[in-house]
Amino acid sequence: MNKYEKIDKEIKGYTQSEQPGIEKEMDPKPIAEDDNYKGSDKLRGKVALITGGDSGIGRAVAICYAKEGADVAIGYYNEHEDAKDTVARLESLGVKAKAYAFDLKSEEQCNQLVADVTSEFGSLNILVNNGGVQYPQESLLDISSEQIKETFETNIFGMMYVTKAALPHLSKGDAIVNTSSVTAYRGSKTLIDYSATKGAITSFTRSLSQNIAEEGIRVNAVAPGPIYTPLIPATFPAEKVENHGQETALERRGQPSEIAPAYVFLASDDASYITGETIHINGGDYISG
Ligand SMILES: NC(=O)C1=CN([C@@H]2O[C@H](COP(=O)(O)OP(=O)(O)OC[C@H]3O[C@@H](n4cnc5c(N)ncnc54)[C@H](O)[C@@H]3O)[C@@H](O)[C@H]2O)C=CC1
Ligand SMILES: CC(=O)C(C)=O
Repeated sequence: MNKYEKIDKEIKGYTQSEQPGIEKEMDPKPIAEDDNYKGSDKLRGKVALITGGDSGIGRAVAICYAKEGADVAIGYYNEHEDAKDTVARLESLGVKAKAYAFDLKSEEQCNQLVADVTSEFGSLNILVNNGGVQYPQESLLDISSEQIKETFETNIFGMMYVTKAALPHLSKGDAIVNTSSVTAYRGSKTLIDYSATKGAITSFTRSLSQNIAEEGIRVNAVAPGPIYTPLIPATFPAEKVENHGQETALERRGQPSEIAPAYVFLASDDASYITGETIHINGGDYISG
């Protein structure tokens, strides 16, 4: 049994009371880092901004980027302890790192985030749009207009605000990576508004990639399947937390460390001829055509 199969069996049903969830309070903790992942300076000299970078998928991406030599700024909502832990790990890898609390729903705060990062780090080369929320509901009739607004404002409006603010700082060779979801492709019975925002993210990725291709800036997405992150116990009932991912072909959930290398690939020159594309990482839950 490998470490991913082992932790999958160890996860029992539990929940957290608030979203965003807290990684520090998860038991067991997600695998944020693969000790076998050795960087090779693929991102040396670059500055990356990762929204939702304090925990889950964003934390794993931040660690891989630091191992590849990038300086890393992370944006997050209010999980200050998780952000502190992530920054400490990034600094221990010898790169510059800083965390910024902000609200994706506020255009002003998204603008301020980018202004603060570029002023502190001096430049920006990689933008990872990864922050997001989900509020599962049994029926469309249970989805309030407030929820629709919250989900769309956080997941897609905020992504567009941050990207708009970042674009003037990006130039030839730079890259944007957006976090979509398998739910955009196969649908989700209980995540109707959420999966609609993830579909919008896919279309945003494709359209923006065409719009800024001439400037030499690539835009791609990663569409994760069921991954063990704070989002899961913070939003799903205990039984779903325990069984998350069992329906995939690999019959287990994924860990953040299994997702992060795709973000390295898409941000690096290894992907210099790839734009507008989505990498699907979902244990075989959905196979793209
Ligand atoms: N965990 C999973 O199974 C999957 C996750 N995803 C996506 O991955 C991305 C990262 O989520 P995870 O790592 O799973 O969970 P997470 O809870 O670690 O990350 C969510 C992040 O969003 C940030 N965030 C939430 N509301 C915000 C707001 N108003 N302003 C600023 N930041 C805000 C939080 O600070 C947090 O860092 C999300 O976009 C999620 O939709 C996609 C498919 C599957
Ligand atoms: C697949 C997906 O988006 C979740 C959160 O499970």
